[in-house]
Amino acid sequence: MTTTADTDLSESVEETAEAIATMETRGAATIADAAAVALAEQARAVDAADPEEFRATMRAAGRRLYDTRPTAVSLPNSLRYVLGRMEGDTVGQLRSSVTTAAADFSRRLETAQDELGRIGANRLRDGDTIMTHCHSTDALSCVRAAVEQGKEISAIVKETRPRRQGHITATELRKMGVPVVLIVDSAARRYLDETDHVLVGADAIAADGSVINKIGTSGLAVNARERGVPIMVAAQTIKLHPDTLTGHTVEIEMREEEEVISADERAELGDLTVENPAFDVTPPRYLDAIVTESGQFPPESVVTLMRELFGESATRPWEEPESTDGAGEAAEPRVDERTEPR
Ligand SMILES: O=C(COP(=O)(O)O)[C@H](O)[C@H](O)COP(=O)(O)O
Repeated sequence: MTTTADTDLSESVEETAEAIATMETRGAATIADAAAVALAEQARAVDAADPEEFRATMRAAGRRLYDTRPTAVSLPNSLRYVLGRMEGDTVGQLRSSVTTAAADFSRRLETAQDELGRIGANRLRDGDTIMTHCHSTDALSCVRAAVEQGKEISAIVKETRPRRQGHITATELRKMGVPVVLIVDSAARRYLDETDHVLVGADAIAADGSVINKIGTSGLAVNARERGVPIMVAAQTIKLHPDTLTGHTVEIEMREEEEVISADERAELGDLTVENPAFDVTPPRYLDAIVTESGQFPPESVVTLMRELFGESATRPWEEPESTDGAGEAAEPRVDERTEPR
């Protein structure tokens, strides 16, 4: 394993960061796992003269990964888990603490997904038609478990513009033997009449129970509530956003206009602005349940679980030790008002 000359960061960290930024690696759980693996490879690759240099390089690797995509909190939670367990008096001890923590994180991720799948499957009945949005491995875990329980499930899969992650979902569901009807996003309300359960994942869950997920989730949830169709969010606890306990907002990623429109189409349309927000915020009142590996929760009570897991403040071990922020400031949890659906 080599390290890049300029930054001392391993190729693995650079490649993982690039893959996350370009969405070659995407989806909150997959991003979190990739970050943990990259940190372990960085720990193995770093040729540090002393423990302080090792720690500084690992912090830099954490920062590089952290800066890739702002919304999925599983990424900082993964960095927090691995770098928060970095300990020892020698480079060897530090290295081994990081690689052990990273392996532990990946294992927990897999177990958590299986556990939440079994819990989520209990909400689905034999013969149910689900509607999905985007591609969520947590949501698919619920369908997989339901199918394994012998339930017949069929799916209406939203295409999910602009990146069409619905195609990945459709492919995965077909592998499970689930019949799929693929629809464009704007057809969702029409097909809610044929839907028994809406099932989505999450990139982040705020302390007030708001769910941040792929753009279009909030509109789907509002329509589902109006039609009386229950909506479940499948999300491991690494999707809980501890900063929202102390009043911080969740940043919504704005992506390039090229994902929405080709350069030729853009030129034809002339002088206008194209905006491409990647995520939106669904307020808790439109959601029926958040299903985690620790059980299912009404959205408003997820704050209890968040406090249990993270305390009142979250550390930022990828920053210099003296620059941790916000510790102990109790404030009303909220999400960025700019991100509320209108
Ligand atoms: O919104 C997305 C992915 O957005 P993008 O394609 O922009 O990354 C998914 O619903 C969540 O990340 C949950 O996925 P998972 O359950 O796999 O963590």
